[in-house]
Amino acid sequence: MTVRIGVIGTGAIGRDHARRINQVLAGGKVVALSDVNRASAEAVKADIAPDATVYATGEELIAAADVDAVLVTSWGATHEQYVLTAIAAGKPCFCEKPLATTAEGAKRIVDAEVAHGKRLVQVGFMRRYDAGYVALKEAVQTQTGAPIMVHAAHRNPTVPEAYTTPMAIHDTLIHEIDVFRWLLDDDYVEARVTFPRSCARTHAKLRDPQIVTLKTAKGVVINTEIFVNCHYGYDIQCEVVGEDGIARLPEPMAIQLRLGAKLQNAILTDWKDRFVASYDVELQDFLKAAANGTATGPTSWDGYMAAVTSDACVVGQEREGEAIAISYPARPALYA
Ligand SMILES: NC(=O)C1=CN([C@@H]2O[C@H](COP(=O)(O)OP(=O)(O)OC[C@H]3O[C@@H](n4cnc5c(N)ncnc54)[C@H](O)[C@@H]3O)[C@@H](O)[C@H]2O)C=CC1
Ligand SMILES: O=C1[C@@H](O)[C@H](O)[C@@H](O)[C@H](O)[C@H]1O
Repeated sequence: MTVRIGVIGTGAIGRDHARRINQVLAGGKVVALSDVNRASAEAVKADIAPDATVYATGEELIAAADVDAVLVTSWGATHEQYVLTAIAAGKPCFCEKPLATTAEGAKRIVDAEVAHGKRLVQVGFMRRYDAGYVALKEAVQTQTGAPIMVHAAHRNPTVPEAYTTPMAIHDTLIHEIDVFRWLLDDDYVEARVTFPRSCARTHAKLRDPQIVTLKTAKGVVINTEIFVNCHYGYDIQCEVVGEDGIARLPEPMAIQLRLGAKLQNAILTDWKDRFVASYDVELQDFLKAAANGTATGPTSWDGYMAAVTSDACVVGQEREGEAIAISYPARPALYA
C-alpha cells in the first residue's frame, strides 16, 4: 500500500521530509501540501511533489479524502491544533518536536488520543533512531552496569538573533530530554539550571552557554551543557557512567587525516547532516505504521513528558541554581 501523505508546513524540515518520502523511502507519496506562506508549498510542489494539491489551510488538507496520514512540520506553536484535528479525523500524524509548546497543550493531545483509543501520533524525536544512540543503549543495558551519571553536550555553531534563552530548552535541549528518558528507561524528578558567564558571541536575548542538571526517579544525575554559539561545529556528546564501566556515544563517521604534521578529524557543522540517517529511519517507521492506520515510535506521552520537563527547566532558568521538582500524572495504559 502507498500511504498518501499531506505535509503541513513546508519550510526547512517539511521540505526535507517531503523529499524523503518521495525520493528516498518506500511506501509513501506526498499528495497534499499546505503552508501559511503558500509560495513555500507551491515551491515544494514544483521541486518535489508535482502531483500534490496545495491547500489554503492545514485543516482542509487533513479533511481531504485522498490524505491517509499527515506530517506536521509547521512552527511549534501551531502543532497542537493540527495534531488534534488529525486525531479527530482518525488519521495517523507525524509531528515534529515540540508536540506542543506547553505541557497543557501536549496533555490535550494525550487526552484526545486516549479517548480515540488507538495510537495515531508519532513525535519527531529522531535521536531514538540514530545508530549511535541505539548502540549506546545496548551497551548501557548489557555491559556498563546500572547507570549512575550522564555527561552530555549539545553544541551548535551559531543561532539567529531571534533565538532566546528559553529556546535553548524548548528547541534544543528537548532532544536530550527525550533521548535520556528512552536511553535510561527512567523519568525525571528534578531540574536545575546554572549559567557560567555568557560567551562573547552571544546576543542580548540569549544567555549562552548554560548547564542543565536533571535527576531521575532511579537517582541518575544528568549534566548537559547547551552551548549554541560554540563556533567550532555541531557537536553532540554523551557519556554514560555505570557501575561497571563507561559507554560513550560514537562520533559521526569521518575520514581521519594525517596531514601537515597534524592528526585531524572533521567535525560536522549542521544538525541536518548529523542526523540525516535517523530522519530516514523514523519516517520509514511512520509510513509502515500509517499503512496499518496507527503509529509507533515516540508517543504523545513522550511529547508530553518532554514538555513537562522543558517547563521545569525554564522555571529553573528563572531561578538559577534552585532545584525545580518535576511531577506528572500516571501514564495511561495506551502508552504502557
Ligand atoms: N527534529 C529535528 O531535528 C528538527 C525539528 N524541527 C522542528 O520542525 C518544525 C519546523 O521547523 P523548520 O522547518 O526549521 O522551520 P521553518 O521556519 O523553516 O518552516 C516552518 C514552516 O511552517 C510554516 N507555517 C508556520 N505556521 C503555519 C501554520 N499555522 N500552518 C501552516 N504552515 C505554517 C512557515 O510558513 C514555514 O514555511 C519546528 O517545530 C522545529 O522545532 C526543526 C529542525 C530540526
Ligand atoms: O531540532 C533542532 C533544531 O531545531 C535546534 O535548533 C538544534 O539545536 C537541534 O540540534 C536540532 O536537532
